[in-house]
Amino acid sequence: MTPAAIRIDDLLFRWRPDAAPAVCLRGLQVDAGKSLFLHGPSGAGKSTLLNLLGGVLLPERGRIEVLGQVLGDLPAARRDAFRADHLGFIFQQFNLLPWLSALENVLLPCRFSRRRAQRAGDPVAEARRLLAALDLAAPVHDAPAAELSVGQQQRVAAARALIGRPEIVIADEPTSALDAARQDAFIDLLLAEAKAVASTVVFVSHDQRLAAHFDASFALAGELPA
Ligand SMILES: Nc1ncnc2c1ncn2[C@@H]1O[C@H](COP(=O)(O)OP(=O)(O)OP(=O)(O)O)[C@@H](O)[C@H]1O
Repeated sequence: MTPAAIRIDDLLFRWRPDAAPAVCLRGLQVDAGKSLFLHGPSGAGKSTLLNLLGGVLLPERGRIEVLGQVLGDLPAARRDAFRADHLGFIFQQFNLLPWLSALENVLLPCRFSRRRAQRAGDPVAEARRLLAALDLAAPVHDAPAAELSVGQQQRVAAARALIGRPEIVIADEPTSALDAARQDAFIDLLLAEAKAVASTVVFVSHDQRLAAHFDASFALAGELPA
């Protein structure tokens, strides 16, 4: 049986005790090495769920197990270390450090996680390999992130998420700034690289057209009554 990379049971999260649940779901499982497309309208709780998966937020009720670890069982500092070691994130706005080069941005996870650095082997060579695999030519590697196009920034963000072979890659609507053809090409590159290192991918978007690229999809319904 394939082990689950992510297992969620009976999850409830509210931003405030008197607010409607931002996330409420009975169960969700993502098997190791598979890709999940998570969709739902604006405000449905997609980003909130990703923060719960990363252990940035803790649920009011229920259980989130990532790679066999129940996140709520870890103290905050160990949750941060677990996230740095095992999860690669691509953020909506990419969150690159503009004064660093593309290459230096890709290397950042190796500074925060010894495990990611070790798994990268030669981190600089691996960062350059990932950038090239994501269709970024060598001159771009050394350019400051501030000087990159949106499409180039997105590929740098993807390489940064993938370096050191994290078991799980989480992408929060990273394609919305691109046209349809470029969105498709980006997703194919991301999934190919993730598959090559057997990473599980959770990809969030409101654009259901993208679902066809993924092994499975899951809909978040939107705000529920308190
Ligand atoms: N920091 C916060 N404090 C309080 N409420 C929040 C916070 N972040 C999100 N929310 C609320 O939680 C709900 C879910 O928001 P979330 O950002 O998870 O949705 P989303 O599906 O990612 O939306 P989008 O597609 O627009 O990014 C919304 O009602 C939102 O207003």
